[in-house]
Formats: sequence, C-alpha cells, structure tokens
Amino acid sequence: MSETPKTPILDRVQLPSDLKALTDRELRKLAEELRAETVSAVSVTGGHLGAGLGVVELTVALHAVFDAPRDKIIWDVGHQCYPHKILTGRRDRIRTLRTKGGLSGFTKRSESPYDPFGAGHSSTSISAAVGFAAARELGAPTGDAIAVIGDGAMTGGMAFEAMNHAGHLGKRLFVVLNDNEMSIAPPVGALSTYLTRLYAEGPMQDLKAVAKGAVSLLPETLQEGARRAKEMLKGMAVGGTLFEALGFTYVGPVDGHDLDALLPLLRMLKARATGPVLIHVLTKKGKGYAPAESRPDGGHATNRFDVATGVQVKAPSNAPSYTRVFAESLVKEAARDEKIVAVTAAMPEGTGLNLFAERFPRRCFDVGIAEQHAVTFSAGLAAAGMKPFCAIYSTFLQRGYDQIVHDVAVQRLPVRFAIDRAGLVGADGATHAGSFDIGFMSSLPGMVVMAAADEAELVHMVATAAAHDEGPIAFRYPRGEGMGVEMPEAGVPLEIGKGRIVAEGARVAILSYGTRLAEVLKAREALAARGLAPTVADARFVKPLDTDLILRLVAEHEAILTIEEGAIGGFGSHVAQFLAESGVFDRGFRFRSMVLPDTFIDHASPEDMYRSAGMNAPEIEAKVLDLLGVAVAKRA
Ligand SMILES: Cc1ncc(C[n+]2csc(CCOP(=O)(O)OP(=O)(O)O)c2C)c(N)n1
Ligand SMILES: CC(=O)[C@@H](O)[C@H](O)COP(=O)(O)O
Ligand SMILES: [Mg+2]
Repeated sequence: MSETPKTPILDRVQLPSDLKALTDRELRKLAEELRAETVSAVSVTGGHLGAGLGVVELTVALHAVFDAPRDKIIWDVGHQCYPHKILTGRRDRIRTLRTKGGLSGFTKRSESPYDPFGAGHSSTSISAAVGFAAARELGAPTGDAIAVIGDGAMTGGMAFEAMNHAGHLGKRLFVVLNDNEMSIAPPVGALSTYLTRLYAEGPMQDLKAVAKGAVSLLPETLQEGARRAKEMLKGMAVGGTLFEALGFTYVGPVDGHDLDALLPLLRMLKARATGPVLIHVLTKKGKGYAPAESRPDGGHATNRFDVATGVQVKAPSNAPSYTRVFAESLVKEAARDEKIVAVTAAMPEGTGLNLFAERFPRRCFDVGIAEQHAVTFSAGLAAAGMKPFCAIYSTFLQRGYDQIVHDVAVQRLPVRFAIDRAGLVGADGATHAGSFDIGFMSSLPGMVVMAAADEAELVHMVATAAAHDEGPIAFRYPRGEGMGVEMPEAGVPLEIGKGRIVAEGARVAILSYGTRLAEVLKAREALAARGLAPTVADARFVKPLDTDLILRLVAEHEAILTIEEGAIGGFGSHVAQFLAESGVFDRGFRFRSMVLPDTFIDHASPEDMYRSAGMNAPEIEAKVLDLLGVAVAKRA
C-alpha cells in the first residue's frame, strides 16, 4: 500500500522561508520529493490528486520566489493545494486530509496564515487577489497578490469580471493561468481553443530565453516598468491579445514543470512588474504519477489507492447512486419526449449527464464552469418550448440564484432543476454542503420544490418534472448510494403538492422531507420498542405544501416533528408558518423541527456530519421522547 517516500530535502523544509536556503538544483529535487509525498498522502486519505500533481513545480517556484505569508498566493478552487499545504507547515497532518478533525481539502483561512483566502468553488481567486492588491495600495500590510487559476476555472464569468477590473485598476498583480487543457471533463469553448492557439503559435523555448535573461524579448511593459498603456497591445511575439486587451501584460506560455524556466521567470517578474501580469503556464494534470496521468480526467479525484498499482479502494454497495438513478430515469423520459434536453455546468460525470450525452449528444449541453449562464440558458431553452433539465449540485446552484429568480421564476418558465449533492456531502466539507437550496428555492413564488426520500421516489420525481409544463420545478437528492429499495419499472408523475403516509402510529407524527426518512424509520423502530411508535409521513413537496396532510396529522396527534437535510428557513419553517397561521399553536399544539445547525459543518464522513448536526436516528428518537415529555437517561 502506501510507503512513506524518502524525502531528505523536503525534511529540511518546515516553512516556505526554508526554500530560500536551497539551490535551484535542490529545489528541483524538492519538487520530486514533494510529488512523491503528495501521492503517498492522497493514497491514504483519497481526495483531489491530479490537480495538485500538476502544480508541484509551480508550488515550489512560487514559494521559492515570493514571500508568503506576506505575499498572498491564492489557489483557485483550492483542490490543487495539497503540495502547498505540505510546504507551509502542515506536512505533519497531511495524512488527515478531508477526514474528521483533519486538514481541509481546500485552502482555508482558519487553518493557516499561508491560506490567505479560502476556496472550494471556482473562479474566485482573481477577484480576491485584486482585493488584496487594492488594499495594499491603500496601505494594508500585504505584499504581492498572486492568483493561480486553472484553464477550467478561467471560463467562469467571475474570472473575467475580475480581470476586467484588475486591468482597469492597473495595479501590480500576478495571475498564473495554469493551463492543463482540462477541467474535470474536457474544457468547453472558445477560451480553451484560444489558449491552445497561444501555445501552438508560441513555442515554449522562446520564453526560456527570456527566463535566462534575454530581456529584449520581454513585453516592453516589463522592460521599462511604468510605460505600459500603449505597449500593452503589442505583447510578446506569441500574442495573448485577449488578456492584453483586458489590461494585462501577457507572459507565456511557459513549461510549468520546468523549474529552470519557472524560477528565473518569476524572479524577473517579481523584480520588474508594475501592473497586472498574466503568466500562462502549461502543465499536465496528474503529472509524474502514471495511474493519474493515464486517466481521462488526469486523476482529478480518487478514493484511497495502492501507490504501486493505482488501484482504488471502493466501498462495496449494492444500491445504485442517486446520480445514476437520476440520469437513467432522465434518459428514459427523453426517449419518449424529444423536447427534453439536459444542461450541466462542467460536471457531466458528477451529474450523470455523461450518460444522457452518450444517448442524445445533440440534446446535452456542457456550458463549462458557468452556473449563472447554465440557468439562463435553460430559461432560454424553456422559452423556446424545450424541456430543459438543468442539473447542478446544490452548492454550485447558489451561484445562479439571481438567474433562478429573475430569468426563470419571474417569467414562470418551466425549467426543471435537478439538484444533486443535496445535504451534507462529507469530505468536501462546508464549501460543498448542499444546505441552502430548500430555503432559497421554496421562497420563490410559483416554484414547485420536491425532495426524494429514496431512489424510487427520485424516479417518480424525474417523471413529475418531465410532465410539469406550468412553471419551474426542482427536486433534490443527495450524494452517494440510494437505500437499496425496490425500483419501479417506470416513473409515474406525482400529484403536485401531495405527500404520503409511510407508517401509521400515534401521539407524535414525524413529517420528513428528503432522505432522512431512513433515519426516521430507524428511530421509529427504537420508539416502537418502547410502545411509542410515531406516525411517519414523507412530505415529498415543500412547495406547494400538503396542508391537508398537515391538518390531518394535527387532528390525529399531540405533536408534529419535521426533519430535513437543510438549513433553517426551509421545510420546517414553511410548516411552522402554516401551523401558526392556522391557529393550532393558540390551542397549545406542539411542534418541533430538526434542521441543520446554524453553523458551517467541517468535513467528515456524511454520517459523522449528520451526527454532529444531531440528525441521526438516536437524536431523532431523543427529540420525540423530549416532545412527549419522556425523561431518558443521557447517553454516555
Ligand atoms: C462554481 C463551481 N463549479 C464547479 C466546480 C467543480 N469543479 C471543481 S474543480 C473543477 C475543474 C477545474 O478545472 P481547472 O480550473 O482547469 O483546474 P484543474 O483541475 O484542471 O487543475 C470543477 C468544474 C466548482 N468547484 N465550483
Ligand atoms: C473540487 C470540486 O469542486 C469537485 O471536484 C468536487 O469535489 C466534486 O465533488 P463530487 O465528488 O461530489 O463529485
Ligand atoms: Mg485545468
């Protein structure tokens, strides 16, 4: 399995300042050791591998040349930051990555002063770097701001908004464009083609000459310091005019695995740059570890694995993933209805839409890392009479919220939102938790909002969404495997706004929204052993709310408990609002709701995260007992 590699040079590095004492030869050796240490660590924990391996030399070069933490190195997304963590005082904890109580898989301000800006979502680094640069100009005690952004993340709209602003401000700032010709899937669109052209036309050797001191080859802005305005458009022999038009001096392309090129180039730029500079670096995702390099996604993310073979450890499961159930159901619906089309924002495999694309290539659209556009694009498709399924993780859909409100809901356009990764997702932690969609979707007039309690329910919800042409509709489902329930032959559209009774009981009714239902049923078993079996209902819809069902539960029980995998302001709040308005509280009816706590929950297994949220079966049982006024001895 994982052998700890021999790392004599790396062993001498506690902090980036230690790199200053190393010769360039030693830095090259350090990069080799850092790569081996990264592979070894990820083999133990699993996590994002390919992106980190691709920036090993870049990480060494940036820390050797710049002076973190005074200089701010800002990693976009943050999934490539494991080598950076190893060099910045966290090597002793690197084999705790993404585990409970361990290091985060992304950059995180609370973890280290060497993480000046937290991440997880893409395309934010340049905006943050511009903020640091502007603060520096106003006297903040901060050095250089360096954003490292991938070619995939560069397609996100925010990156261009930031470039536009940075060019306008004209302050010294470095953007390292880490171009590995890869997002998670192949990158989308003209930017990718443009970048390919840049390096096809400008061989890397030219830049090596610059790096070795041939200053006359530099863009004039770098030769003469402040005189940049007119020269900007000339650039180097190779061009880069898009970036130059945005106000950046373009330098590149440079081989990002060649420290002989990177080190002198960065040193020269550090000495000479006066305005914004874009350094175009070419790398290979997964570099230096054959099993990662040979994967189509460059080893983007992995389970724990055997270093020698690259073979991953997989948890055995008989149940299909929710993602797969969604995708297969959608393919079936689409086979019956040619108006159904599918939209993903750079996550074809993650959302399962790769299956849809295989079957209906012309009807599947990967728009790149562009959630805002994905939503409005879907609205356009719907306005033209198509039936778009816009499949986006809950956490990334947050970025498209104004578009959901303004372009979809206000116009009552029948966009179908398939909200994957709903609820707590585990190792990716707080940045990726799908905590808020119940609240932000259900507050919108005219939006139908559902949550699947298991994979069979998901099949019916896909059918419901396909059949619903009256306005927008959304359904959520979690990451990972389903419950292993019996699957229906085909999806049957649900009656809009109607829930179902799952188990009859007495005194307390638990009204569940989503996949906590399984934990609720476990809690019910434990309560039944005490002679206190509650009624269990699956609400299916938060909007419209099944008020008939709720009133029936009120009439037949002493109390109602709601539960959902979402933050305050979601399903429980809707039920509470309805109950308050209906006047039942005035008569002393008891109500409780279980929601995610008002805090960001750190990475751990989903089970652990739900335990710390107090939402597993034992906590549900305790809540019911409390509601019934049954005193129980506290668990140890
Ligand atoms: C807003 C947002 N959408 C989607 C993702 C999922 N995601 C994480 S990394 C990634 C690909 C990034 O590609 P690139 O920037 O080129 O970095 P690389 O992995 O190639 O180093 C995507 C789509 C995300 N983190 N944030
Ligand atoms: C870094 C990032 O945002 C993605 O790689 C994310 O980690 C994918 O999550 P899933 O593993 O749930 O697809
Ligand atoms: Mg990339």
